[in-house]
Amino acid sequence: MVDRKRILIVEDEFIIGDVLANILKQAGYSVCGIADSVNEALQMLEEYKPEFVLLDIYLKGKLTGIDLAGTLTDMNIPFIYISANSNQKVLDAAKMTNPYGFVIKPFRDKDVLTALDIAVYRHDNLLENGSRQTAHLQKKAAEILASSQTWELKMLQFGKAVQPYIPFEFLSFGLAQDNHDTFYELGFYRTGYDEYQVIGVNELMMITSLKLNELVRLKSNDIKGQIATWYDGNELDALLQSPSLKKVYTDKYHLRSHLTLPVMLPGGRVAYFNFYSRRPDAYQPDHLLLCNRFQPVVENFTDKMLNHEDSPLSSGNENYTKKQPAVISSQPNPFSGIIGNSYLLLNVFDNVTQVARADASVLILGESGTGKEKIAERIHALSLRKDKPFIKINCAALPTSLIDSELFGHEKGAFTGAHEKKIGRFEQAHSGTIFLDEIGELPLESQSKLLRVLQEREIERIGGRTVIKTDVRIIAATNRDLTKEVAEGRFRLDLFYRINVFPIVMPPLRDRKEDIPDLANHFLAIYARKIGKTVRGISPQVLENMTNYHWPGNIRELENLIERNVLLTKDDMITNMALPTQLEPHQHSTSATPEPVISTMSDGERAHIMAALKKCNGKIWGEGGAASLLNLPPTTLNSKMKKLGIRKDFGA
Ligand SMILES: Nc1ncnc2c1ncn2[C@@H]1O[C@H](COP(=O)(O)OP(=O)(O)OP(=O)(O)O)[C@@H](O)[C@H]1O
Repeated sequence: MVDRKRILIVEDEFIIGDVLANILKQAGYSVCGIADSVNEALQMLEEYKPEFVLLDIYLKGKLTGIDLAGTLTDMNIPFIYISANSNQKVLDAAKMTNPYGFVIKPFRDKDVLTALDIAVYRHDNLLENGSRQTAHLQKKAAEILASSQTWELKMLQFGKAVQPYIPFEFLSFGLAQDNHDTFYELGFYRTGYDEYQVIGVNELMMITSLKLNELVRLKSNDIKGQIATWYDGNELDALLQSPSLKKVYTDKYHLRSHLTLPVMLPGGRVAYFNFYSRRPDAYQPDHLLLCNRFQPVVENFTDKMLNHEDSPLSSGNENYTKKQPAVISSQPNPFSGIIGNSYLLLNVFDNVTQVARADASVLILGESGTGKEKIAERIHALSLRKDKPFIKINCAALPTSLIDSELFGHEKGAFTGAHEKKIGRFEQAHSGTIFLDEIGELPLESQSKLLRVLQEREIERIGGRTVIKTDVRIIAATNRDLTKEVAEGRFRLDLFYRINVFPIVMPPLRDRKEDIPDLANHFLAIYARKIGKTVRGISPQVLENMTNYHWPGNIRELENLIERNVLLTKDDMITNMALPTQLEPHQHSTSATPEPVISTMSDGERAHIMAALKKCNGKIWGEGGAASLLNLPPTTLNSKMKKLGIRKDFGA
């Protein structure tokens, strides 16, 4: 049963406010007030400290619910909009404020209570909410300060402790450049999951071919803000019109967004933690909120570090020189075997690290073959449940009639053919993790049952009379756009909210092309060993073609292609590789003489399957389905489609 909250209603129509209050009270919530304007709401927030707010958009007075939303976010009070407004612009503006839900007027009691139930659940389960995050960082900072590492390693450890909350590919720490005697700046450039290049002054001079006095001059051009600020791609471009040290970093490391966190120190000195990312939209208002929360911890840490015995910043004029080796990495890497160090993949690793031990439900989104299952396994392996079962079920590979019995089990004689009692996957996964792959394919009826398991944490075997308690962590994955599925009535909204507690998006391979050569060589080594051939490598031209290809089937497609080519090659080097035809492999190729494209066996197979799917309107199972047309068992067709990167809606 959910903890009943103290709720403030902000609504200018008296009758609606009253109706809402009654609905809430009858459901056991406590209503601490009904405000009809933003000003009155602000007073009531102060007075009653509500735990939740139901918020209308248009209110008495000039200010709207959208204006109030920012204050609620600052106060860490979750809110749901209740509005009749259908103006798209207004709805978009409301959406930008990150509400916990949206109920459209006129509403039924059930709508309000379900939205609230989901919102309360989400808020309570929100990972590492404010105080936990700060407490966590504080604990880390104390551990780092008490450790016997060098000064710069401590700075790096602190940056790494902040990384899950404020991501970066480059972090620089330094004192504001207010005179020309000293230059204190230390950079950390992320090169792998837990690998950083330390950039001290000497490295900086080497990398930039600039002299110290030039760096000093550039740094004095950097904006010296007094409060934490973030810049997205466009803002950063505008900020860096003229030469500065920040511009040197962004040009050198291809950084596209930036967040600066100034730290006020005793004696009026100002230090900066400058975070940079390659994503143009890496920083959001939430990060500023975090900066505010973290401020005392960061100030305390920085102050202690400045007075640290080997601090280069406390000892007068000495410019900072790095003492550590150039690359710092702490082994072992929990993501070994997952190849790639593009910033998009590193971002996924950060998310996994953050969520793994939190026990929250995780939804992994991404196209087919992007590594969703691999990531699910890693979340389990890094969780406190790691020694308990990890049970995987592919919701798409089961005929509808068998899904419930597979998930929840059945008693002997429960239905024709149920000769034996069957323990379902949920029961098997007890105290461990269940991975519901392709959850978007789950029929609506099974979705309701799944929802019940998530809410009540208990299951019933088909034909069974007893309720069985389960303690299972859910990781779900889908290549569908679930919000679209919800909009089109194929996926339950309440289930979507339950599983969408912590979404992780797997980037498609075409968005992380820099990982392609490493992946190709990784699979080459695996298949050469498996097949027993000596294949030394892949020619640069082939690698370039691969990098320019679109990879609709993502890593699975790349893996299959390498396997086939290892099998086919007669040389010890792969110098020629036919890429599938239909997707303009040389679209962006810089190659002067494009390689002739040879259609492969799987091209024919793919075309054949796609034609069958088209004929059957995408239906795979049962009468009139593509499987029977092709004379294949549906499960075989399904796995062939996966292998060839064909989606259920038969696009590729
Ligand atoms: N980063 C990676 N490094 C090495 N191998 C990978 C990586 N990502 C995925 N793979 C391999 O690619 C194949 C496809 O990955 P996986 O099955 O995890 O994808 P998926 O997104 O779950 O696909 P689907 O949606 O079709 O189920 C697997 O063989 C997996 O081991």
